[in-house]
Amino acid sequence: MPSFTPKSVLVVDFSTVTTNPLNPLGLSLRRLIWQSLENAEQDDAIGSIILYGGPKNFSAGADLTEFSSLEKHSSTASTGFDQTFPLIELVGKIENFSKPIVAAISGNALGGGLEVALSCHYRVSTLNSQFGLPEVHVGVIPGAGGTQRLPRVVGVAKALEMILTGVPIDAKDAKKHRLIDYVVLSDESLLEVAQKYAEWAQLMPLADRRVGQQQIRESTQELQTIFEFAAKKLPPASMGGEGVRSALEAVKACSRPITDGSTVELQQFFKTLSGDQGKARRHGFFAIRKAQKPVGSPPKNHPLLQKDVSKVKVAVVGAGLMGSGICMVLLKAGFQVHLVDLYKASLDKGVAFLNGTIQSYVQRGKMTETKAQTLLDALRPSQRLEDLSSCSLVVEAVIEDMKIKKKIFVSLDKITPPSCILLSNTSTLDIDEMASSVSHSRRPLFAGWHFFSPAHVMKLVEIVLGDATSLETTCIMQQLTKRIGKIGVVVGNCDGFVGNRLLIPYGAETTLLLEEGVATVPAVDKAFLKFGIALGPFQMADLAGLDIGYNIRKQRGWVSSNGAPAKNKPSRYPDLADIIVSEYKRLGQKTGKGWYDYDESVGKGRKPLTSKEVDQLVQKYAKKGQRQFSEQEMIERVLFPLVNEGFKCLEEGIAKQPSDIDVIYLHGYGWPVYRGGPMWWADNEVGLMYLLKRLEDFSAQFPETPYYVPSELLNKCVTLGVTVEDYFNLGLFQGQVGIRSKL
Ligand SMILES: NC(=O)c1ccc[n+]([C@@H]2O[C@H](COP(=O)([O-])OP(=O)(O)OC[C@H]3O[C@@H](n4cnc5c(N)ncnc54)[C@H](O)[C@@H]3O)[C@@H](O)[C@H]2O)c1
Repeated sequence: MPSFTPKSVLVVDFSTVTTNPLNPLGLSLRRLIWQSLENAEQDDAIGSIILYGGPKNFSAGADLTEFSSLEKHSSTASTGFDQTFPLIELVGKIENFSKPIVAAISGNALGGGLEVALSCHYRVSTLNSQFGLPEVHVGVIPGAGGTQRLPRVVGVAKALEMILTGVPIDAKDAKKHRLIDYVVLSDESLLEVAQKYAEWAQLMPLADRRVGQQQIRESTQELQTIFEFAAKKLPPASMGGEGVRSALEAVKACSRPITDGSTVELQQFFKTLSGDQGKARRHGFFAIRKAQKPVGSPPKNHPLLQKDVSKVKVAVVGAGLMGSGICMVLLKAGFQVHLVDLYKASLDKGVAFLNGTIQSYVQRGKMTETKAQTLLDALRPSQRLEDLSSCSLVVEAVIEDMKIKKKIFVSLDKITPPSCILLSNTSTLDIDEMASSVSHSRRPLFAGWHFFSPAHVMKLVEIVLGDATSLETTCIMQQLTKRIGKIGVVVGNCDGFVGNRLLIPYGAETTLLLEEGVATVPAVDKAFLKFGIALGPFQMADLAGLDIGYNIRKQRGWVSSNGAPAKNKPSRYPDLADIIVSEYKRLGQKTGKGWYDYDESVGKGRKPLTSKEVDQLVQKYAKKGQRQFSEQEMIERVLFPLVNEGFKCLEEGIAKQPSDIDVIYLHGYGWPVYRGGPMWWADNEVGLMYLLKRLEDFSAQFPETPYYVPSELLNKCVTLGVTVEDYFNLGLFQGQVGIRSKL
């Protein structure tokens, strides 16, 4: 057999042109690949090429910051667009290149990154790599052949699953579906394996390896079944389905020649790029980055921010619903966690929850046995605050009672080291009043850390700054919140902070709809579900527990308590919400009855069933002059004051910027992502002029209801004819108030 001496292999290393470890496919990276290919074409000594993104990522996709300039070119969709070295042309150049190209993938190959890999002739990867087309999450669809090449490689059904859910697959799955030719073994080097492939490929025919020139495997009949099935599962276009429906249309074109299919894909890409839902989704994506932007640099080598925190002690006081969830999060982040509860039964319940949750991670393959044991070893249950003497951080999560909380902080002030950060998970109570229970020198280390239920699942955390909270503590908490995998939004101190403060009119008005309108509980929920809110307001209240809101109203002095009159009760007030708790003991799903009935035999006791008793109560407490409300009126009466309260939070410096409020509602309250958050919705769907007019109408109708009085900021935006987002972006907001004066 004649011996073969391979020509040299050119390695194109993405990390040479980008400092971003995600290797976004911005201009510099596209140019690098493009020009490397041009040079390799000319150089006869080069026989094949490896595209390599470094050890951390191949490429996590397009550079989203370029999208706004792409939007301007949406009209050129049919002819391509004016972008330098456009990705769609780059992938064609790679696929049709005269010499073999191997993608050497370590880490993420997502979006445009996977589209580049799919156009290569061979793909090898490490075991820890992820492959996906997550574009629907940022309001677009793949636009560089992903919807055409992926079905040809993994089959149409699998490709649809990946494209419509946007969920990536791991290397094992990718190998199983032939997306990857080879997964390197633990003792192999990715680049050495890629080198062998690249040399061997010099001998092999290239035509067979050009994915775009291959046929899809499914018959016409099979395709029809797959597409019909997929279409049935998608949400309607009006309920957030625009992006996935466009993606489906693009995939449907995959049985056509690649150039035709890619044209359909590009048209659908631009449709989603310029569509309202796509813009709202991208706003939500960038809003998280804006919210998480560090307000400064945390001190170097702070124990909480060390790489290895396995020796760092932290604590949670209160092992109830929230405390045990927060404990889970801190254990997963690698800390040693003391879990303290005054009552043995509550402590045992919290520990049982942690055991059960950790075991379920193991059973679902999300955690190894060894890791699970490490977590359990790091858990220190206790009934004594004295055990917290060497903690770097303590989160208080006991019942919502100021007196009890203050008492705990008085003790913690004495027990914990002077550098220990003290936090409260209170939902509504005054952080400054709580901070007043610790010595002056400790107050800069005091803040709120408001998780959402269930704390180990929900992504959002409000970082609540008191008057004395220092910038250093804020920086530490921002970084720590990110490290534990949560989205931290810095907010100011007031009743309910941002999230629960905006919920005050929401809770009151939904119940008042029952008393003032001819509406049933399911009818009100239906209006909000149609709007796109994840759970109807009454379903959500039942899930959280009606006693929680009731106790908060008691703390506010809205409900008479222990014989004391309800001194602060607003004159227009939904009594029914208190009555069903105090008189009818309907506490929500946990007691089998709340605004709905629940029956163990139906949906494991979680399915809301219309309640005759509640229907009768609604009739009994109906106010005079009841009338029918349209669904639109329901939405306006409830959500317009919620947005108005958002404006007031901005005005008072409780929220730093409008997009922070959107992040809070998107990730803490089930606001529909395709409506971008309440402030985005007001700016872009409702229109501020209409919002102002309707608030004025409601305010005239209900002069005793302060949350309908339009905020000054809203008035200013309408007078200037700008959105509230622009008002802040243009620097028109000058008030150095609240947290804005500190950050
Ligand atoms: N439940 C929610 O949805 C939610 C969401 C966000 C924040 N929060 C806030 O979190 C806190 C806890 O709420 P929860 O729902 O977990 O309540 P919970 O009743 O489930 O748990 C409270 C725990 O505190 C313990 N406790 C009471 N007094 C104590 C003391 N002196 N020392 C130590 N432990 C004591 C109780 O035994 C109980 O285990 C409250 O401030 C609440 O407002 C609740």
